[in-house]
Amino acid sequence: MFSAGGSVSKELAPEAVKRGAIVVDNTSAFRMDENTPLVVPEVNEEDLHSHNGIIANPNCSTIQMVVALEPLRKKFGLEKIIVSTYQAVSGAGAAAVEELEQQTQAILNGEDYEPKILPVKSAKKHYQIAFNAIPQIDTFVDNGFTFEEMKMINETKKIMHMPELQVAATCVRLPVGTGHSESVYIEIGQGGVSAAEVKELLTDAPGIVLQDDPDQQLYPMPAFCVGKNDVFVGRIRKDLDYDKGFHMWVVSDNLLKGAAWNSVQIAESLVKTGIVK
Ligand SMILES: NC(=O)C1=CN([C@@H]2O[C@H](COP(=O)(O)OP(=O)(O)OC[C@H]3O[C@@H](n4cnc5c(N)ncnc54)[C@H](OP(=O)(O)O)[C@@H]3O)[C@@H](O)[C@H]2O)C=CC1
Ligand SMILES: N[C@@H](CC(=O)OP(=O)(O)O)C(=O)O
Repeated sequence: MFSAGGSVSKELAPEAVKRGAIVVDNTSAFRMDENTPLVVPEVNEEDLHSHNGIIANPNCSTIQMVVALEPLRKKFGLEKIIVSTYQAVSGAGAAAVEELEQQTQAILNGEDYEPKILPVKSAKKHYQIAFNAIPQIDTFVDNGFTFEEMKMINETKKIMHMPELQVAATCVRLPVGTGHSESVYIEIGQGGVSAAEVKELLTDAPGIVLQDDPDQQLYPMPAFCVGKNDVFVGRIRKDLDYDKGFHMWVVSDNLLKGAAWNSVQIAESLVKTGIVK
């Protein structure tokens, strides 16, 4: 299992395969390689059978979204996704967590603290994350989207085997330690479906915990998802204008289901399916 950054994986994962290992890679190095399966076991476990030594673990924001949407895709079809993320600093590594903590203390003490890590360590400019929201995760690409946004777009299509799926993403970093949140708008392939039907479908879906009761103010929040493996879904509403449109709020521990736990699940699936004996 590799999780030390893309450049380390690019150099060393093929070498491990050459020496007989099967690699589960948590980085973005091989995700869009056409010979490398990109797997979320609740969605496309069967893709493991086509592996060539490396199995890629998807982007954290992508994983929790596809887990939440797969039951809907299966039952009603899926035509469009528009997602806005509210991502925790731990997605940017231990140094970013430290930056948030030290910066918050410094600001509360009325002291100066020079930002050095976020939004991206290698970037020309760095911004305060404490008491702020930064609409940049990873670097920008030529079309105005960031890499994080393009990962959500491209990886979702690959995992769901839907190159035609319309996906747009806006990824934002918040001063939250761990737990990514997402506001997801979808258009399903079928009209006449109620929010109650969507909730019922998600109640027993694999990997999902439904937390949706406005009367009880029950909805997912990152502070309460930390340390849990599931994807938490709530605030499910039917769009007021478009019959096939639905809104939902999806939260998960980005270090567990978004990274480590999904990698472990892939390894367990390799054994369960008999690919590794
Ligand atoms: N699926 C996903 O969405 C996610 C993927 N990731 C991937 O995981 C990588 C690591 O993320 P994260 O743990 O948050 O980052 P951190 O910066 O917090 O930690 C990086 C770790 O990698 C270790 N490391 C670096 N180079 C090597 C090497 N050559 N051999 C062995 N260990 C090495 C470091 O060890 P030391 O401290 O000793 O230098 C450190 O423990 C990311 O770069 C990303 O590619 C991360 C988060 C989510
Ligand atoms: N980019 C994610 C974490 C990450 O490392 O993603 P990826 O594995 O796609 O580079 C975040 O900052 O929250």
